[in-house]
Amino acid sequence: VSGAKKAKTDKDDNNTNGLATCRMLLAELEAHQDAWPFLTPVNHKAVPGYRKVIKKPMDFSTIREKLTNNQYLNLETFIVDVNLVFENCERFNEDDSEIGRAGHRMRSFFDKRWTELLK
Ligand SMILES: Cn1cc(C(=O)NCCN2CCCC2)ccc1=O
Repeated sequence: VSGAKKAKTDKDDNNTNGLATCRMLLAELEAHQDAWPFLTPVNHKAVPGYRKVIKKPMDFSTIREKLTNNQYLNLETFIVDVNLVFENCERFNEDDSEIGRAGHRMRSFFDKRWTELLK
């Protein structure tokens, strides 16, 4: 009957909420050669000023944890956290620095990949 909600099962293989796409994208981010600054949370004890400047820290291992704990509703909420990694990086690092450049390279890689997958 029209309007009846389709029960969500894990057989729901048309990837409706994009979680298979999140898993694929995160695996590619983690495997990227320029991912090294983003693989684990920034150690604010070792990085002066980080805790004060960056209000919402985020990194790939935290995203992995949230994905594992089913904390992402859909691809959109996942993309918000990935973009937070890159926004934090741009805020804290000079564009002309090792980490700043790595962040720009990772952001353009991610933008390219998810737009390819969503087309
Ligand atoms: C994203 N980001 C990362 C850092 C950082 O120092 N990461 C540690 C990188 N090391 C690699 C091998 C062990 C740890 C500093 C500022 C920043 O914005």
